[in-house]
Amino acid sequence: MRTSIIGYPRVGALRELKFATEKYFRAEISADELQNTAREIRKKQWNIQKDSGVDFIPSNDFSLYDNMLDTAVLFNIIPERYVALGVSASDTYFAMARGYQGEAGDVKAFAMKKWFNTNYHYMVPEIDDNIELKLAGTKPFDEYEEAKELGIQTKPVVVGAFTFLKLLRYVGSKTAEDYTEAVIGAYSELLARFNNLGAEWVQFDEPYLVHDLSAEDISLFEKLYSGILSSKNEVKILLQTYFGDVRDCYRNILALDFDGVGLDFVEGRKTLDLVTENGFPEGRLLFAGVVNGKNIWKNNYKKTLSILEELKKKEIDTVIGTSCSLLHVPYTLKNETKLPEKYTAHFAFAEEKLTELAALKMLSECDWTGAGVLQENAALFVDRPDCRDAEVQERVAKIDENDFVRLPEFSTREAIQKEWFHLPPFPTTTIGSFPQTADVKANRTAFRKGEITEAQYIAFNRQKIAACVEQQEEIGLDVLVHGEYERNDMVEYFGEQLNGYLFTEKGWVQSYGTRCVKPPLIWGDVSRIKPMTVEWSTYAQSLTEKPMKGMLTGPVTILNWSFPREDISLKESTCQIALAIRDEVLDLEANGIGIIQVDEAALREKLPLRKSDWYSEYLDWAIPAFRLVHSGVKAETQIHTHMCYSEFTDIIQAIDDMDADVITFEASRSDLLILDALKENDFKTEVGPGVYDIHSPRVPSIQEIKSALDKMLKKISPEKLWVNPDCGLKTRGTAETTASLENLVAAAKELRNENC
Ligand SMILES: CN1c2c(nc(N)[nH]c2=O)NC[C@@H]1CNc1ccc(C(=O)N[C@@H](CCC(=O)N[C@@H](CCC(=O)N[C@@H](CCC(=O)O)C(=O)O)C(=O)O)C(=O)O)cc1
Ligand SMILES: N[C@@H](CCS)C(=O)O
Ligand SMILES: [Zn+2]
Repeated sequence: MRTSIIGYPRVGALRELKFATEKYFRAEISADELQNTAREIRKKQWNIQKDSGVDFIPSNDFSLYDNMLDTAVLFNIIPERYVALGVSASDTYFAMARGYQGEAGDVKAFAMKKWFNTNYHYMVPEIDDNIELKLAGTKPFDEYEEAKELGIQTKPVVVGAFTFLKLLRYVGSKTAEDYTEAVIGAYSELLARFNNLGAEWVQFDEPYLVHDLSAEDISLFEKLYSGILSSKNEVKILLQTYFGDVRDCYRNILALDFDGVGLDFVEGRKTLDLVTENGFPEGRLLFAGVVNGKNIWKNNYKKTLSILEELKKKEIDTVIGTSCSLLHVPYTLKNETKLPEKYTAHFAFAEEKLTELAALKMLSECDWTGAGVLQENAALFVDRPDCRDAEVQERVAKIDENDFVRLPEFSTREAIQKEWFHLPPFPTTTIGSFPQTADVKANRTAFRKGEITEAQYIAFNRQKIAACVEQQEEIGLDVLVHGEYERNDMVEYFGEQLNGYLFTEKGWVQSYGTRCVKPPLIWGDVSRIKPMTVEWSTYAQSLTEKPMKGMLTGPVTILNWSFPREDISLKESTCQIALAIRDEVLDLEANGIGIIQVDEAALREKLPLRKSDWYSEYLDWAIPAFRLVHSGVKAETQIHTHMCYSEFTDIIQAIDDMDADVITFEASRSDLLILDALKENDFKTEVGPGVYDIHSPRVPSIQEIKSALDKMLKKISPEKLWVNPDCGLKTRGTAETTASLENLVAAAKELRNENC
């Protein structure tokens, strides 16, 4: 059996690409210098894969910002507003990614969305009627040749035609159907070019196929690939799926002339059944995704080999692979100097997964049952040290139905809180974090390295908090925040303070563009050691008469942005985390914090891709977990929650059932579509749809914000509307933050003058 990788991480093991790109943004290096760094990263990781013996090594999995954006540029999807800037090709590319505000003009970025059920975000390309969809770029060919010059034959990876068309945003009158011929033409030309270059395989990524598909979807898929495959040359085509199984279209896939089909045996609950019950055609390769590309636990060889055995029995020509791109896991354990062996022995990051593929390949070729490497691996799954805590398990077992219900019910609380807080109409607030400027990060780094004392570390953060409170008062915001200066990340920060967690030094995973996160690892049962945020929040509250929001991350988000355990259910882990956060909520309340925001930024992210699983597999425990966190507070205490993405139109009732008092969410990049759903569903929770996009350095004008608010008022009753940015301000600079918030407050005042 041979081995294959779907895609590799790309920011660099030490985030070299991130640092180079940000230097380019600051005009500290040229486009050529940025490309040099990119080339070095590609070279290094192609060689790592080659040296590990991977048979199918991907190319064009690399990106300076995002693969969907690359695919848009490849196919000439560059809206006129970006072309009109008249800037260089790379600045046009980054204008689409981040927006542009400067001498050449002022344009917003493409929307950004979660890549299926991951914490990676892709750019949503916009196509309008004037755009001619055609093969226009050369990136996949250039990178293929670059690898070839290094002596490495790669398998170029391109977002597949179906997934690409499904994820585009159509802003003109045309729909996906109208582009089928053009897409077939463009992909056929792409294949012809690869054929001429000597490529043996091309991988088309089609994760969209793991959704529930309609008859129209399937017919679009068939139409696209009948067309593309009809122009096939010698280059072989791999249809690669991931993030689930393809139960709605397995037979349709097999009926088409693909040379290889990639299926996910980790997240695809029905994959094995689909293959064993329906068979797999002779003469084609099955790329079996058996090594988890999303989590960091070592592969259980015995389990995997038994799947491979079943495929062998059916005489299926199998390639052993990862379940999805390794983009979602850190680079390597080699850079972890602090984690003891007793823990690391259980983990495999991207590079270690290459070793796993090699071991599985070796084992699958021999009588594996007696192999030493197998015994060693099996021992890891017998028991793990330090992971069980009887007290935590007992507390979880004692939770009863009443613990999920907050009383009095919403409308009574709403009236009590209006009386209690006396906030003006359309209250203004922010989402929590203020700019994580270089001095803030340097303070944290110095403390971590032992260069300053704890007292110095705290004193610095207190100064920042005081300045932040003063700034918010000057700007005239109504509900203040302390700025989150003490947090490296909204999840890692809590992970570091909870029993049951481990963390890495360099376990970076790309979240979007140049932004990375370092997901903590849930090793064992989780509990709170001591209050985690109370001192920061009470200090901030002591500086102002205005309400200071306590700021916590919710249990579902903590779970979703950590690497979860696989030995207990996600539900059980979440319950443990919920109890820890509940304790923190009650401590904040007891210490005079009257408004507490519990961020559930990632709640939508792990909603199962198939509708039939939404409640049974997820919402039935995720929503109660949030309720468990806040059900113990008094009527006067106002509970806020925040979600980064507004794609919850379809689960709007579940969101309302979280029973928060106020929810703030991203809306500005998605044309406020969510507003209709709020109105139609008679959403009870007070809402603050974000009035400007914080992912871009643009400063929104008062008029722009006011017009967003006017639109909101058409759908949301005035007594329920809050005014706030999209998300936290940690990635922004100080000057643009002040200017944007001043405009936000000015727009809210105009709204009050006109409506009250
Ligand atoms: C809200 N979002 C979040 C998501 N997931 C999370 N886990 N957290 C989130 O907040 N998903 C959806 C969105 C994604 N949005 C973002 C936004 C911004 C970032 C981001 O800015 N990430 C930072 C890294 C943040 C961090 O952990 N910083 C640490 C470490 C700082 C550092 O780089 N230290 C250096 C040493 C420096 C020195 O001076 O010596 C090092 O460790 O090498 C900290 O501040 O302490 C980023 O830079 O990408 C992410 C997601
Ligand atoms: N409170 C967090 C939420 C981000 S989703 C912040 O402001 O950064
Ligand atoms: Zn957010």
